[in-house]
Amino acid sequence: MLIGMSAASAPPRVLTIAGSDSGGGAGIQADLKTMLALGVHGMSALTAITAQNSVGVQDFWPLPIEAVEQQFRSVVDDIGVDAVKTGMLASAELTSAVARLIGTLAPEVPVVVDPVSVSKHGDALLAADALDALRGELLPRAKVVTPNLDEVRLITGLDVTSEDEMTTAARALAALGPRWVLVKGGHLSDQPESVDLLVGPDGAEMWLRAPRHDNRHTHGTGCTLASAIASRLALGDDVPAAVRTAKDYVTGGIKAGFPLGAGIGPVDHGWRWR
Ligand SMILES: Nc1ncnc2c1ncn2[C@@H]1O[C@H](COP(=O)(O)OP(=O)(O)OP(=O)(O)O)[C@@H](O)[C@H]1O
Ligand SMILES: Cc1ncc(COP(=O)(O)O)c(N)n1
Repeated sequence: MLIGMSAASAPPRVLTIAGSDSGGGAGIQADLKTMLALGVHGMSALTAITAQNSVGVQDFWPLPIEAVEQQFRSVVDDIGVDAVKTGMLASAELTSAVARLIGTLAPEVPVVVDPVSVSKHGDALLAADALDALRGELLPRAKVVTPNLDEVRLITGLDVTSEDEMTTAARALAALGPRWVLVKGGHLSDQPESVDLLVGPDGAEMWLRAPRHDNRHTHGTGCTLASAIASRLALGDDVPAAVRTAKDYVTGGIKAGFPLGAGIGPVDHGWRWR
């Protein structure tokens, strides 16, 4: 027997339900790297496999509903979860199945929904007929939803081209049922800062500003931000604190982003260690 040694206490457990990016910059790979960097135990339920690199998504294959359900049950029933993040859900059927699975969790488990629809290269990652399930089944179960401006347009029909319009869009999204809405302004590229807007259940606004890095190595920014929010919620932050810390983490990762392949390189998930 070893005297004076005790088992280390387990870190909070965070589950990502998302697609695989073979290039390692976005999707499940970005989520698990972020979770490691933020000090939680990352787990995954894979929804789809993409063949993807720095120049685009060459193809993808959604997994059977049963495979997603079984991964979820295997993790939740034995290990347990302190927070969940969803990413690429690929189809209407998978979106509905994931909403049903999330409905089986204790209501206090926070769920961060990144409504991934289109890749940075413009490749569709969500079927057009999945938007109804996203709006009607998944968003009402979200503690935080984190759309970029393309996703805002797909979900609400609103075209956002200015900060004022981000407020209108956040309120339209809040009406669909998520407790908190984080509209990401990363695509407003004519601004000197990268600006996001968080709107809470009472309608209060919190603007998050960070230096915009003139850097095309931004593959996986959204996945990284949403996973960092879920990690910080699992560690006990409230939503505004979790979002602020996550924004700082992704901003550092973009600043340190590096070229890989011929196209858009990844953010650096390990920037704090280098
Ligand atoms: N060039 C940049 N410099 C600094 N911050 C940025 C830059 N581009 C995006 N961001 C920030 O990164 C986060 C993710 O935003 P973005 O709009 O890129 O998400 P996204 O398009 O969903 O990402 P993804 O590439 O995963 O699809 C936001 O906080 C946004 O403000
Ligand atoms: C599996 C998967 N999930 C999410 C994204 C979005 O990331 P990006 O917009 O940077 O391509 C992606 N490309 N692939």
